[in-house]
Amino acid sequence: MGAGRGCALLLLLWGAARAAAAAPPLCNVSLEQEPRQRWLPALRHFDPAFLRAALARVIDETVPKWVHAAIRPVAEELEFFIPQPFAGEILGMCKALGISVGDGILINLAYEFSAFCTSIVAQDFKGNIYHGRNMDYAFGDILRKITIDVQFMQNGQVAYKGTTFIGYVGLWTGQSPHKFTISGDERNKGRWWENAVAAFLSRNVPVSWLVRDTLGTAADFQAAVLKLAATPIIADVYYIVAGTSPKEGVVITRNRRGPADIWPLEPTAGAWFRVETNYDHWTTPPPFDNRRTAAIKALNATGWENINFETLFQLHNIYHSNECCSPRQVHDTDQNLGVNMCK
Ligand SMILES: CCCCCCCCCCCCCCCCCC(=O)NCCO
Repeated sequence: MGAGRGCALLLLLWGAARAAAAAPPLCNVSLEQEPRQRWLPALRHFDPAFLRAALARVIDETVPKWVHAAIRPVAEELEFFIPQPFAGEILGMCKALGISVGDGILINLAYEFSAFCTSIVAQDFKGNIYHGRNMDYAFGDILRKITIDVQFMQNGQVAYKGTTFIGYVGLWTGQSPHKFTISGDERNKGRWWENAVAAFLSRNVPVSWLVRDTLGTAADFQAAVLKLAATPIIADVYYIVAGTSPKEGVVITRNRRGPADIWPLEPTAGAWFRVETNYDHWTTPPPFDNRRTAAIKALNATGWENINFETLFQLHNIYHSNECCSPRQVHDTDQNLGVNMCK
C-alpha cells in the first residue's frame, strides 16, 4: 500500500472487567507553540493537586528517600543537558504545577514500574499490517487517571500521535499517520533511577524520547527502523515497528549503543506475526511468565485469514487473562491499546 493511502485507528480499553471502553482525554499539543507553553492546554484536564500528590506518591514508593535527596539536585542540573523540546516542555509543566524541576525531570526518566508489556505485529493474508500493544502496570489507580491520547499538531494537521501520561513527555506508543506505528517494551531490569542520570550525562536519550523524535522526523517505515535501531539510548528496550505495506513489521532488540537483533515479519516463510513481551525472542521466557506462549497460541488459533483489528484486540485480552499470568502479573488494572494500520 502506498504510504499516503493508509488510515489509522487508535483504541483504548480500560478496566479489569473490560466491559466498556472508556477513552482517555484527547489532547492537542501544538508543535508551533513554545515548548514551555504547549502542554498547558492538556494540563487543564487535570487537577493540579491530584498531579502533585500522584507525583509525590510514585517517587516516594519507587525511589528510596536518601536516593531522592541525593538525586534531585542532580536531576535539576540535567536541565542544562536535556535537548529541546523536552527540557522546555518539562520545565513549563513543572512551573505551571508548582513542582520541583528535579522531580519533573526524574519522573520523565522513569523507564518502567513493574511493567508487563506485550506488542504484536501481524500481517493478514491480504497484506494488511496490524500492530497491537498491551501495557500492565503497577500504580494502575494513578496511571488510569492520567492517561492521555495526544495529537501533536503542525500546520493544522496531526504530525504524529501517541498515548502517554500527563507530565510524561516521551511516548511508548505512537503513530505517524499513514506511515508507521511504534511501541516500546521494557528490556532488562534494573531500578530506573539507578542508571538514568549517569546514562543521561553520556548524552544518550531516553528510549521514549527517541520514539517521539522518530515519529516526528522519519519519512517512512524503513527510515523509522534505521533510526530506532541505531540511535544511542540510555537503556535497553524492544522497539516494535509496523508500516503500511506488506512485510513492514519488525521487532528491534536494542542495547544502549545499537541493535542487538532485528526480527522482521517473513510472511512468505509462514512468519506472519511477531510477538514481543519482555524477553529476547531467541531465549525461553521464565516459567512464571507465560504471555509469549499464550499469545502465539492465540495467534495461531486465529490464523492470518481472521486477524483484524477486533480479533487482535480480543486476543490481547485472552493471552493477558489470568490463565496465563502468575499472580505477580495480575494487577488491578490493565491498559490495552490496539493500533491498527489499515488499507
Ligand atoms: C513534569 C510534570 C509532572 C507532572 C506530574 C505527573 C504525575 C505523575 C506522573 C507519573 C508518571 C508515570 C510515568 C510512567 C513511566 C512509564 C514508562 C513506560 O511506559 N514504560 C513502558 C515499559 O515497558
